[in-house]
Amino acid sequence: MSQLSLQGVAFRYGAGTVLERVDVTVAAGERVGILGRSGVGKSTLLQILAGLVAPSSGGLQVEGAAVKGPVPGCTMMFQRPALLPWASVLDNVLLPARLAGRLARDRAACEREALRLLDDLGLAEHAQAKPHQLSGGQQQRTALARALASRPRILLLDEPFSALDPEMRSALRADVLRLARQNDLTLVIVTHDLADVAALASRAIVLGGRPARVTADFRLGSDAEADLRRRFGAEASAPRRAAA
Ligand SMILES: Nc1ncnc2c1ncn2[C@@H]1O[C@H](COP(=O)(O)OP(=O)(O)OP(=O)(O)O)[C@@H](O)[C@H]1O
Repeated sequence: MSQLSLQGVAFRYGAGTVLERVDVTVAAGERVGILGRSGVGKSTLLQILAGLVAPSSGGLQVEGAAVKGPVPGCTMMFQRPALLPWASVLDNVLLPARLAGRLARDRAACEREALRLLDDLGLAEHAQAKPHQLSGGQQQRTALARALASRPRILLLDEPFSALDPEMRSALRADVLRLARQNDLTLVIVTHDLADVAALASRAIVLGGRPARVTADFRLGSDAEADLRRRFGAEASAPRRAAA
């Protein structure tokens, strides 16, 4: 059974139709990349998959049941880390436990879990630092630790590496892949970078047209990056052109 499923989804911002007749299914534990030109509707689709935005028509099902509102067990990570600037790195990572009421019940266990996550992401020595004292990559790692601290089953990523330099980008990609595998997460990433999809996903979905629909949906093999570059050309952002 599909873990996430959109059937016949359309989405309009006012008079403009962004998505039309979009069908997407994602199985539990699957890792999917969503590609398409800038402005095609990738972020909108991701927010519909998260249940944060309601489709104008069509529906979202989670494990076969219709869901309206935020998908339980689903967390998102964005291009900017959106950390609380006044809180320490540790307190930022404790935020999901605080919101879920777990921190008030067992602070010591929550801190152990948060510190383990920070340690796993090479941030243990920065636990008491404020976000502005960290590099961009460390801030994004903190956002990843915070996302995982909510104990998700589904992790949705919206251009999570695009503000990072190439070295940090590939290091963080490796961390996301390792932690997604370790925690058996379902992962959906929206990106312009074919290398992100090649590194993280076993399947690619391409949005194209106006209003956008799914124009391609295919499995990625062992040489995923070469496959994607064959389909979309040499430039990393080629889907902007190929799926227009
Ligand atoms: N709040 C809004 N009101 C009106 N139109 C919007 C709004 N948000 C997004 N749009 C429009 O909806 C379309 C899809 O936006 P979306 O952010 O989903 O695209 P995207 O594929 O993620 O783009 P990018 O790759 O540039 O981030 C765009 O044409 C955008 O201009």
